[in-house]
Order: sequence, then structure tokens, then C-alpha cells
Amino acid sequence: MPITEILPRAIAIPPMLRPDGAGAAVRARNLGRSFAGNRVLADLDLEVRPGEFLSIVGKSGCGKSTLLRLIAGLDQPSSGSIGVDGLPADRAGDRLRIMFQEPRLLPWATIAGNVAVGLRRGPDPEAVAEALASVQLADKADFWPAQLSGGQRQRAALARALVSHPGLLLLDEPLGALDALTRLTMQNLIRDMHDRAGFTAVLVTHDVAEAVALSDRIIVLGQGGILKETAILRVGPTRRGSPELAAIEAEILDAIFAA
Ligand SMILES: Nc1ncnc2c1ncn2[C@@H]1O[C@H](COP(=O)(O)OP(=O)(O)OP(=O)(O)O)[C@@H](O)[C@H]1O
Repeated sequence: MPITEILPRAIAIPPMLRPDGAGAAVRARNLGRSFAGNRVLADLDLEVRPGEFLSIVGKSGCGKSTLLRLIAGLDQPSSGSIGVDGLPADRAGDRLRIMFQEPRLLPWATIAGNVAVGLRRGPDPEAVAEALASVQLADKADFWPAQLSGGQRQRAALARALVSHPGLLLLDEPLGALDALTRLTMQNLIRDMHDRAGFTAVLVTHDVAEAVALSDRIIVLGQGGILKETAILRVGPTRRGSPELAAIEAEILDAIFAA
């Protein structure tokens, strides 16, 4: 059995983070984005179903982060439209949260204080405690960010992102700075949280194996828009190293390098 199949799954997670509603839906129509005449995205059509886990992969510079920023409403399209649950992305702020490669914690606030930043409706110590427990950081509530490891800081960032029960979690290479083992544990944690809470997830990653391990669907982005789309039927917990998943990974890598 490959070592990756026998790695512990994210340690027992308390049943928490019941969603306010179902996951949010994302819809892009003829989406385009240019920077000073340089066209990065053109005529892109994309739909993400409520509760789906979608990954976006592709060569460096193909526009993955640009697409994620447009979904988040952090950037405006040059043409076409993008919406979350039917709302223009820049008005859907309450329904979504985004995680980056760096945890972006406030150094002057405790871990509990940092998680509370993610709340939508005023103080809620119970929700903060629940979110910290869900990422196995209950015992670090009163620590400062500088007292945590890199993986623990990213878990705190995940708790901050999920404490408000968003319908949509956007992940921009959130595990890119972690060591390989911590990365695998975090992947399992993110997928477990997704399965329990029912939010929609859109992940940008350079790691095709990560995309295959986590996603229900993967799109390969390139100059011509979406170059390839692969659905992965999952049954049961995250599995790695199976011949089926290895074949999917190889196909996706081929599509990326052929671009
Ligand atoms: N604000 C901006 N101003 C000008 N050009 C930009 C801006 N944001 C992105 N670009 C350009 O758009 C292109 C796509 O960038 P983007 O960050 O979306 O790529 P990416 O696929 O996420 O790359 P990587 O995998 O290296 O992170 C790049 O050529 C980049 O220089």
C-alpha cells in the first residue's frame, strides 16, 4: 500500500460548522480580463455547483489567481459577468471567504482574536471556540501567531475563514508554503471540513496531485480558456496513490504541458 494511503486522516473533528444554507453557486459568462491591453482571460464560461469542490490548475501566469480574484469580487471583469448565488461577485462578500498562501494573521491579536475577525455579526465566543476545535487548535486560543508553527497558522486561517459558515471558500494556493507532510494533513482537513459543512470550494493549486486528491472536478486553464475538464467521482474518504487517480493526474499534466 502506498505510504500516502496510510497517512492518518485529519484527526477526529468535532461535528461543527453546520452551514447556514447550502453551498453557494458560482457562474461566469463570457468572462474576460485584460491588463493594459494584455488579455489574460477571454470568453470564459464556468459554473460551480453548490457544494462542489473545484480545482483550477494550469501553467504559471495562465490566469488562475486572476479568475479567483474575480470570483471573490476583489477585481472587476473587463467583459462578461461573474456572480455568486446570482449576485454580482463584488456584492457577495458575506457569502464567501478566501485563503491565501500566507495565513495573513494579525500579529498583535491572539489566535482566538484572529479567528473572531472572520465573524460576520459581532462577537461570538462559542463560534470561535467551535471553529478552533474543528482545526484542532482549541489549546492554542490564547497563543500569539508567532508562537505557532506554519501549519498551525494556516489552520488558524482556515478557522477564521470558516467561522462565519460561508457558502463559498476560495483557496489560492493555501498549502504552497507548507512541508510535504503538513500539506497532506491540511489537504485531508480541508476536504473533511468541506464534506461536513457543505460549502462550495474553489482551489487554485500548482500541485496536480493535490487537485486530484481533493476535487470533484478539475479544470485546466490556458491561453485558450478552459483546455480540459475532468470530473472525479469520489466515494468515501480522500484516497491517494490509486491507479485510477494516478491516470487522471497524468492526463491533466499532459493537458497542462501540451498548452
Ligand atoms: N494587477 C495586474 N496588473 C497587470 N497584470 C496583471 C495583474 N494581475 C495579473 N496580471 C497578469 O495576468 C497574468 C496572469 O496572472 P495570474 O496571477 O492570474 O496567473 P496565475 O496563473 O495565478 O500564475 P501563478 O501560477 O504563477 O500564480 C500574468 O501575466 C500577470 O502578470
